[in-house]
Amino acid sequence: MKILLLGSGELGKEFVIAAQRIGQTIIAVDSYENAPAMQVAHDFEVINMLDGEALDRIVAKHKPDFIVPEIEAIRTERFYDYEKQGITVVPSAKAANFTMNRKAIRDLASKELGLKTAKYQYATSAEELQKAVKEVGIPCVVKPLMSSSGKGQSTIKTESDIEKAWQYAVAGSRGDVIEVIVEAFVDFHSEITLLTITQNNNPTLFCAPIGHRQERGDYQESWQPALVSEKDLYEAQDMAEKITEALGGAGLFGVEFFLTKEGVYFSELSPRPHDTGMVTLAGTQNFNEFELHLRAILSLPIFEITLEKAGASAVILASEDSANPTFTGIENVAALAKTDFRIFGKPTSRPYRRMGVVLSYDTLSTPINEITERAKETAKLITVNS
Ligand SMILES: Nc1ncnc2c1ncn2[C@@H]1O[C@H](COP(=O)(O)OP(=O)(O)OP(=O)(O)O)[C@@H](O)[C@H]1O
Ligand SMILES: NCC(=O)N[C@@H]1O[C@H](COP(=O)([O-])[O-])[C@@H](O)[C@H]1O
Ligand SMILES: [Mg+2]
Repeated sequence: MKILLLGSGELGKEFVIAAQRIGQTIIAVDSYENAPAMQVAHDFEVINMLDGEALDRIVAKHKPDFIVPEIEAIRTERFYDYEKQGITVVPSAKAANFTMNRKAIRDLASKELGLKTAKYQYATSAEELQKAVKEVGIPCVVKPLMSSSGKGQSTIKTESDIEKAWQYAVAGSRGDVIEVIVEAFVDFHSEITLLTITQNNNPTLFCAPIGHRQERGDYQESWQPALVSEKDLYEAQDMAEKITEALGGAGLFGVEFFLTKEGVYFSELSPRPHDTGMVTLAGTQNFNEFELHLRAILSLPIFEITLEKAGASAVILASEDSANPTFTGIENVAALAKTDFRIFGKPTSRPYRRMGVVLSYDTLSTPINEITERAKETAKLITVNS
């Protein structure tokens, strides 16, 4: 099969490797050359994926069987047409289109499906944001409708933060929409990603929950399995099943939840492998999240997902801008037992850019916080030099 991968970061790279292993053909696309997934694909294209005409051009040129989005900021409105042309958009044109913009997915979850979410409002100017904040209450979180990995996201703690939050959101917005969502701050005790796999002719499957810790809206460590009460897990699975069914198609989704004393809140979802799901690269499961996405897409039945080990991932971040980043300390990480790592091969660095990940694992009876602490300490052994 021919797969057009839209977005070629670290998640795409692992997906391509999984696809190469079972003989698929991949064209990797991104806005810059030598992106991680391009380094392992058959062919590549460099375009602005928000440009519908540029997308049309490469779809017509390559005539793929599948279009697999890897990021959110794509002119996803075009996907409905590609579906009509007989191309399978993964997991579906609707799923990619609804999750490109926080408004569509939040209204679907909250208004249409009745899932429990933080109280929220939208705003298209600093003045509207003032009103929205009054409505939602302080503290609250402001995010551009189009952004990911926490870009443009900030927390309002006092009224004087509102103007700053607006400016920051506008500057961090990825797409061409200048609008924000304001959400009441959810005082959660933990947050999880529930990897949910929908299949064409088989039932929906769930991976063991993944716990994670975020800073600046971006993940720092993730671990699997997360300790979640049976009641919370059931609630999360029920919500994940409802929303993935409403979005349609086959593939792996990363469904994010906040766990609180008052129960489980739906936060958002990615209709594709999730960054926190990189923990599955530690061999925690019989199939990692990229292999699961691929199998679901190709309608290869997934009989069961088994939890084999406990594991954790911790990010390796750059601290400076560089056109030629290099790494030191890798040999110290390599020397450790029950440890692995990935360096993504991003051609340039900037402050806080995720450049790699350290993976730790152990038996299922090992306390998960010990493994997570080990991953976190181990990641500090690697430095990104500019
Ligand atoms: N309403 C909220 N209350 C408390 N914390 C929040 C809220 N919204 C977001 N956060 C925190 O910020 C993190 C990032 O938020 P969110 O997942 O919405 O951003 P994102 O930019 O889509 O990130 P990604 O693309 O990496 O998933 C959350 O995982 C959570 O830790
Ligand atoms: N939370 C979403 C996420 O983690 N996405 C991953 O990060 C890449 C972009 O990285 P970059 O900003 O370093 O180019 C994306 O291509 C994807 O692999
Ligand atoms: Mg998120």
